[in-house]
Amino acid sequence: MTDNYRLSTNFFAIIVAGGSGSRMQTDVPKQFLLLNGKPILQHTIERFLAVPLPIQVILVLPARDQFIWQTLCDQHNFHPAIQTVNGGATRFQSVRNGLNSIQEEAGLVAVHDGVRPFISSEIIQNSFETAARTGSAVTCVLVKDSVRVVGADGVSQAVDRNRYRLVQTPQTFQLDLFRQAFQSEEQPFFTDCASVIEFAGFPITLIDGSYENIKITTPDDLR
Ligand SMILES: Nc1ccn([C@@H]2O[C@H](COP(=O)(O)OP(=O)(O)OP(=O)(O)O)[C@@H](O)[C@H]2O)c(=O)n1
Ligand SMILES: C[C@](O)(CO)[C@H](O)COP(=O)(O)O
Repeated sequence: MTDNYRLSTNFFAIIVAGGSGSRMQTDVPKQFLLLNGKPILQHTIERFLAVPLPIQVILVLPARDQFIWQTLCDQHNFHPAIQTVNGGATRFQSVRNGLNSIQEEAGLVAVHDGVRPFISSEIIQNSFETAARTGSAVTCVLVKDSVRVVGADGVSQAVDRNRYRLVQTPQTFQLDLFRQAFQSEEQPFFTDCASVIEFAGFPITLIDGSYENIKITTPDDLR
């Protein structure tokens, strides 16, 4: 496709870091843990700021964590020109808070987990380019292990793993359809933005992610 969309649209990235990290079981929220001497969240933000597109970054953090984040930024001399908004009780609500801070009518919005610090510039650019073309771009990888489904009776059965994908972020969308989808009432099965978009009746385009693009969820992931 041509590069015209690069000149004619607004680019936003909502980086969600509003969770409590209960599965990580650390006193400090996992997004603030140090990785190679820098907070995980700083690595993630730097990846987006390094992309050669004029991306406006919106960081979503719980109100209680704003002070600790500012302190960490001072310690690491990291003062990016980004907007920070308060998180919500769930990921859906955190994304919606980030979305509500966008004033522009049109554009492309990427949503990325603050705890996926190994995202590449190539995937971020591909997600914007694909969403410009099709409306959505949801990053995913093929399943490498064998997969079984377990029934209510505890009996398991092999399934065809080629029919499944493991979903990552970024998940990138045209702003108008993203706004429409986030007017839906929150549902318990909204585990990501793609499920919100799908619930609203919009199609999902999958793009290739990477096995490096892990979500730091449990202590094993840090190692
Ligand atoms: N209310 C919430 C919950 C989650 N997130 C963000 O969504 C991403 C993916 O969520 P997850 O890994 O589950 O993070 P936590 O909710 O912090 O972890 P846990 O589920 O173990 O408590 C994280 O970057 C997290 O900060 C968020 O912004 N607001
Ligand atoms: C958005 C996500 O990272 C895509 O894989 C995932 O759904 C987040 O799930 P979590 O239970 O909030 O970690």
